[in-house]
Amino acid sequence: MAEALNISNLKYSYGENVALKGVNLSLREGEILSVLGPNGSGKTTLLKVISGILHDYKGSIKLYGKEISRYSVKELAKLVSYIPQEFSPAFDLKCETIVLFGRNPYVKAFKGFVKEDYKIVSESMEKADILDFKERLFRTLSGGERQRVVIAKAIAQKGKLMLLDEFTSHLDPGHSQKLMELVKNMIKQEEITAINIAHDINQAINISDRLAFLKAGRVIAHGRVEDILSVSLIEEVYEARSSIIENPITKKPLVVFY
Ligand SMILES: Nc1ncnc2c1ncn2[C@@H]1O[C@H](COP(=O)(O)OP(=O)(O)OP(=O)(O)O)[C@@H](O)[C@H]1O
Repeated sequence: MAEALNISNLKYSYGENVALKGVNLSLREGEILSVLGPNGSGKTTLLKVISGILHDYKGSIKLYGKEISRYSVKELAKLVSYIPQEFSPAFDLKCETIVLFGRNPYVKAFKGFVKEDYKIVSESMEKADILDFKERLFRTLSGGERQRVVIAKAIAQKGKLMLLDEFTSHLDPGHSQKLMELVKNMIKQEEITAINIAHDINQAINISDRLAFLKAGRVIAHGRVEDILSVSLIEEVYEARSSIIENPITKKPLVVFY
């Protein structure tokens, strides 16, 4: 698989506050990378810089071989979809309208949405299992249902890189796991590359090809789950004691904090 993303010596500051201090990361097409790290380590900043929400970074972010600052806003919007913890539109909108937002980068001047856009919206809502919500007002849905609408919007956008920012953090364990499974299957089926910000290390282990640990704006470990995970790394990242055992069901590593 070709390289989707290559980040080299990435630095980003909010005024005096240096949030990213020289981040290096790479990701192949079709892979899921989970980024973990303590509060304030720079995870959300990293996603916002990659998605083009934050500009004026230093260093290099190559997406499919081209520096992201050289993509137009529209080109980047077609390639990258960003899924936040919580999406709260300013107006009272129907779910279908929100999913239709995913088609914005494809609208041609003076033409508006065309039949094809509505067809893609229906297909995307079907994939996210929310066709029944088409006419419902977004604000009337539960947290988990809302996140499904946001996922459908990302599917409709047909981006190649999906950025997930703790997108299940407001959900109970059952809904969180179901949504994670849905997204993981969708990523693999549609050959999307994904970066997932996570606090739940065991959930990250279950869905990811690779992990990256950020601390104070630097990547302190990055690689395949089985190659990098260790008790000493967990202690360095979280300053917490843990034991790593084999998950009896999945046979993957299971981190137990104590
Ligand atoms: N808009 C902002 N203005 C100034 N400083 C900011 C801003 N947003 C974030 N920061 C700072 O940048 C650093 C990294 O924040 P960021 O939100 O990227 O961390 P995070 O790892 O995503 O944290 P969390 O796990 O708590 O969500 C923190 O020190 C934070 O205070």
